[in-house]
Amino acid sequence: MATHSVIIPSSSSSSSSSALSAAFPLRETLPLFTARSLIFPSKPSFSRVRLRFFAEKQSQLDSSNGCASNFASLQDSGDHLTEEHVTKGESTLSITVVGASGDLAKKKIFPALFALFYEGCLPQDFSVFGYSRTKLSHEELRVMISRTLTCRIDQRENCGDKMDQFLSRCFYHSGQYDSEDDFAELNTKLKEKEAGKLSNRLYYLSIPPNIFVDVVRCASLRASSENGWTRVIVEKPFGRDSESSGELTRCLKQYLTEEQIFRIDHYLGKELVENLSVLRFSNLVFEPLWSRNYIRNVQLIFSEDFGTEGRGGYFDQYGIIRDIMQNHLLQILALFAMEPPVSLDAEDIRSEKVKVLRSMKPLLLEDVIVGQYKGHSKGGKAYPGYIDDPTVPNNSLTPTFAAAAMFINNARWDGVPFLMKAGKALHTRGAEIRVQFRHVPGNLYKKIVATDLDKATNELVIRVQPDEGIYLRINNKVPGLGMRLDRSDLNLLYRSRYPSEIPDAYERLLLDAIEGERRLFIRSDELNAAWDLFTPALKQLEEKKIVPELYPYGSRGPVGAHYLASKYNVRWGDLEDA
Ligand SMILES: NC(=O)C1=CN([C@@H]2O[C@H](COP(=O)(O)OP(=O)(O)OC[C@H]3O[C@@H](n4cnc5c(N)ncnc54)[C@H](OP(=O)(O)O)[C@@H]3O)[C@@H](O)[C@H]2O)C=CC1
Ligand SMILES: O=C1O[C@H](COP(=O)(O)O)[C@@H](O)[C@H](O)[C@H]1O
Repeated sequence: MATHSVIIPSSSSSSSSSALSAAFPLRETLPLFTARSLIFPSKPSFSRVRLRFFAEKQSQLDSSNGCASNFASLQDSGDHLTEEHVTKGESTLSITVVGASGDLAKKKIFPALFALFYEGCLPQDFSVFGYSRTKLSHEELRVMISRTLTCRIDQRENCGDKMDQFLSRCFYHSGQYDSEDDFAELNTKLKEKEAGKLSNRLYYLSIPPNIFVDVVRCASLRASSENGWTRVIVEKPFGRDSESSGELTRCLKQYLTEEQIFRIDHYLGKELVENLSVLRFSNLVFEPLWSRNYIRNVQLIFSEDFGTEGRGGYFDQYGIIRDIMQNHLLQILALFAMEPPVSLDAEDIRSEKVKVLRSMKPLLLEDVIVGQYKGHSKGGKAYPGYIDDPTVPNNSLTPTFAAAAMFINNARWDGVPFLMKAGKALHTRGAEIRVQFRHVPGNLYKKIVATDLDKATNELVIRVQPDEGIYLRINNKVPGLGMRLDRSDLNLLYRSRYPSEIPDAYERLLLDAIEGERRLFIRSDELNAAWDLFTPALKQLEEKKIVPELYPYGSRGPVGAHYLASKYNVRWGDLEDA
């Protein structure tokens, strides 16, 4: 923990800035967000262990999903928020959801906050503010939120009471996103709730990206904490190519330090994605196989059985490559392929991920195919095409499906195709990682049972969703007096093995942001490396006006995906599950 002895007066932002300028002369003027982070640079402010202790005292709830941390990096806080503060309840946490009237806030963020409260994972003294332009009273916000709150299936006791308690901590402030005055008013309201205690503030930017910088500017100048930390969770998309992403980062960094920015990729908060490193690095049987010597190809597959319904306006500016591949699938790839990190510390993990991304070959136009869904009727029901969405231009060439082949130019993965496939309005919803192993040399069984083990290779499948599970496809003798082989699965089905409900990704990520744990958030160099891989192909697709292959709503997507796979002698693994 770096310790700085600079004391910054808590009452005025301008005096804070000048004290800080003196201490850090390289930066002439530092807004308050920046000032706080430099003083208390990067350590989590309180550990899950402490939070849990504190929360248990508060609620007497047994937290079966476990807020206690597994990570050494979370074990000590060492910064300004002492254990004494926490246990005496002298600190407060204010969470402001900017864009509170929106889809993501209603669907994911408020429910995740409630789940954390229900599980006893929030500090005793917290409040939640919704901020957006829509005029709402506190009560109207509460009614809106209450419609989407649910209780854990396995812990329904006191659910109604807990909801009431949670809702009574929720408040609303209506304001413009570019108005410093409106944020100053928010600041006054936050201060009222904070009642002079040490206050930590978390902003969640659940808004379209074109207003990120306005909000950060206004919140930074007028509504950051004066005596605790201020952090900002930024939703994707972080730009639409290398240039715009770089520009966004530059703008945000006028007001925030890197330590204050929590770029969320909610796939990193999914249980099975979290488990990837555990699977690899804590099981002797996997890590030795984890290379070009044994792995023939890796497939990262995302599919949704619904279209862009309601989000066509956003989606048409981005398309599936930017929406899913450049972030969710690439993040999984990086975790899958990285070298063992020195420790589980956020920076060690993120540095390994960056190394993988920087070892990759930028996607080539000839290694990507694109598709777009068209209207389709099935069972008397008509499903709309992408361009039937009134917010999408009739001549849109935006891909709603893409398949891509990518390569990592390092010693471990040289020549191994990493195939990605992502699409909307397909026949099913799912996300999975498929690892296809090489064939068994010598094929002892070919002569006697005519089993072609070159085709029946082992496959490890990590099913991220739905119905989380991990299975290993093996060749096995069919029981009986004869000798016949078939392919069977060694199957770890989560719902059978772990009866507790799996927390939503947003719960994990919100808790991490509250605790200052950055492991599952994207660092700016990671983001740059990710965009550098996709920007050239994205530009060519747009400049050359490549026409996407149409596929019917509810189908398996364009056949082009199969040609792309066969170019690398690969068969998509999900076809076999059909
Ligand atoms: N929805 C989802 O499933 C996901 C969303 N995201 C990202 O999260 C963020 C929020 O998503 P979502 O809730 O769907 O977004 P919305 O389009 O619902 O926007 C959120 C709120 O922002 C305000 N807003 C919308 N458009 C504008 C505009 N042009 N100018 C100013 N304010 C505007 C509206 O509030 P008001 O009018 O009251 O001010 C709206 O309620 C986006 O960056 C999105 O890309 C990421 C992953 C999934
Ligand atoms: O980021 C996004 O993710 C969702 C899919 O998330 P999931 O957790 O439901 O799998 C996707 O629908 C959306 O287009 C995209 O922006």
